[in-house]
This record gives sequence, structure tokens and C-alpha cells, in this order.
Amino acid sequence: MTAAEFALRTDGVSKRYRKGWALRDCTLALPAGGVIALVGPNGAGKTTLLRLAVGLLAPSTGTVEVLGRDVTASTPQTLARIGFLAQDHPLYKRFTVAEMLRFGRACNLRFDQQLAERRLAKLGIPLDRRAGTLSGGQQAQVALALALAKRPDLLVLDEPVASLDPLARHEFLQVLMGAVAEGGVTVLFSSHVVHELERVCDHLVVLNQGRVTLAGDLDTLLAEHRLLVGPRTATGLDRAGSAVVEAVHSDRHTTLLVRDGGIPAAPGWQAQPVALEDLVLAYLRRPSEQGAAVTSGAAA
Ligand SMILES: Nc1ncnc2c1ncn2[C@@H]1O[C@H](COP(=O)(O)OP(=O)(O)OP(=O)(O)O)[C@@H](O)[C@H]1O
Repeated sequence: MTAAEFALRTDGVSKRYRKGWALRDCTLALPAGGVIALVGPNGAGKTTLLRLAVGLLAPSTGTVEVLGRDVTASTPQTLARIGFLAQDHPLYKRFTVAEMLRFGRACNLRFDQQLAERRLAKLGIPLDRRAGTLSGGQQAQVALALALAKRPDLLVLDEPVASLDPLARHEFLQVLMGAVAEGGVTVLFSSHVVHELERVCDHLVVLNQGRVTLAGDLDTLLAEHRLLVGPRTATGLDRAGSAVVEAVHSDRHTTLLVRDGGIPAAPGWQAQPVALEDLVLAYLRRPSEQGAAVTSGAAA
């Protein structure tokens, strides 16, 4: 892949705030096109990584490249290609939706007002309502319509669905996927709602305590891992070594989550595919001394 084919590349990126490190040695190469989910618990460093990606923060060490260019040397033209929706969908609450659209047009070089109006009409959101009187889900949709009308090549969203109920979350993700299917935009969003990601995202990055612990094409990551269930034992663990991501023991059974190339299923053991949520949780539970990043495909 050429540099321009990557939506985001970070090389050895660390970020230190006054009280300590928020990110340590993050190296990622995320391809353009599709949806990339950034997952991790509270305080993992997701917002910090997203703010670095859109040039709102500078790294303490390392480099950040967005759409093939060093983001710290961004020009207004480069920044026009990046959309950012911060946590809690900030809108001017006293503005009507129409006024928000006018404001968006005044601030952005290639703002597509008709596109925004079409999206909002489809969702039944009236243009004459003040933003502050809309429901949380409607406010999120207005913020998304504004961000998409900017026609960004990379749209970065920080926890866009965290405060939405399941129905609003579903509608929001539908609109997002529709925009990606129409072509042209790469979406990078953070979330701690893991179970819906399988339906939505193409690439996954798991961040824990400021470090990337898993990154890659989602289908490849799922194919590279499996669960082995067998009689309670520790023997398999000795043979499997670092291929075992996690071992869980009940009174009678041992369940191993293993990476490709790990132990073949021994007699009496059953191999099963792993669900995305279980995969993510296993990597989040790994002790940090075992935390070297596992990467797959382009998300090196
Ligand atoms: N402006 C700041 N000044 C000092 N420390 C900060 C600042 N912003 C974040 N941090 C710290 O950096 C670490 C990572 O925070 P960050 O907000 O990036 O995590 P997060 O994964 O987005 O968390 P959450 O899911 O709770 O939003 C945390 O320990 C946090 O306290």
C-alpha cells in the first residue's frame, strides 16, 4: 500500500500529559475505506489517539500521518478533508437546525447543505427546531449530518453512540454505514459497546492502558483465533506457550483462547470459533507484561 492508501498511520506514538502517559508506543497502519473501530475501557487513551489523529494534539514522541500527510504540518486544505465529531455531539443548543446548517456552510469549504437536508428529512428532523429541544438521538443525527456534509475523506467520531438507546444507536450506525457504502469516506470511531461492532466495522483496534494490544482486519482476526474446550488441564498450556491468549478453568473444563499456529485440538478437545466480544475482552484482561500488540493485515 502507498502512504495515501492509509487513512491513519502512527509510528511509535506516545503522549504524555502532566500526570503521566496516556499513550505508549502506538504503531498502527489503518487502511483507507471502510469503518475502523477503536475499542478500550475508560481511560485507555481512545480520545487522546483520536485527537492526535485530527491534529488537535501533538504527540510527545513518534509521528502521526493522516491520508498520507504528517498531521502536525496540516494545511487548511488537509484539515478540510478530516471531519471530527467530539464526544457528546456538541451543537449550539439555542440554534435551530437550519441555523446549524448555515453555520456549517460558513465554516467549511466544501459543505454540502443539500446532502445534510436530505439526510435530516429522511429522519424526520425538522429544520426549524432548536437543537437543544431535540432528543439525544436526534441531536446525534444532526451532528452526524453536519459532519458528513463536510464531505470528509476521514471522519473521526469519539464515542458517538455511548449515550444513545439501542434503537437510536442502530439508526445512527445505519446512517454511518450508508455513508461509507456511498463511497469515499473512511470512518474511525471509538466505542466501548463491543457487541454491535461485528455488524458495522471492517477493522478493529483494541487499546488498553495506553497501548495497542490487538489490531487488524476484523474477519482475519476472528479467523486467526479460536476457542479450545477440553478437560481441565494445564498440560496444553505448556505446549501452547505464547499462542494462548487466555486460559479459563472451571471445575471440569479448561477453555483456551488461542491464536493461529497455537496447539492443534488434542483428542477430547473441541475447537470453536470465537465471538468478537469474547476476543476483545480476552485481550483487555491480559496482564500488561503479556501485552505486546497482536496485529494482522494492514493494521500493522
Ligand atoms: N487533558 C488531559 N490532561 C491530563 N490527563 C489527561 C487529559 N486527557 C486525558 N488524560 C488522561 O489520559 C488517560 C487517557 O485518557 P483518554 O480520555 O484518552 O481515555 P479514553 O479511552 O478516551 O477514556 P474514556 O472512555 O473514559 O473517554 C487517562 O488517564 C486520562 O485521565
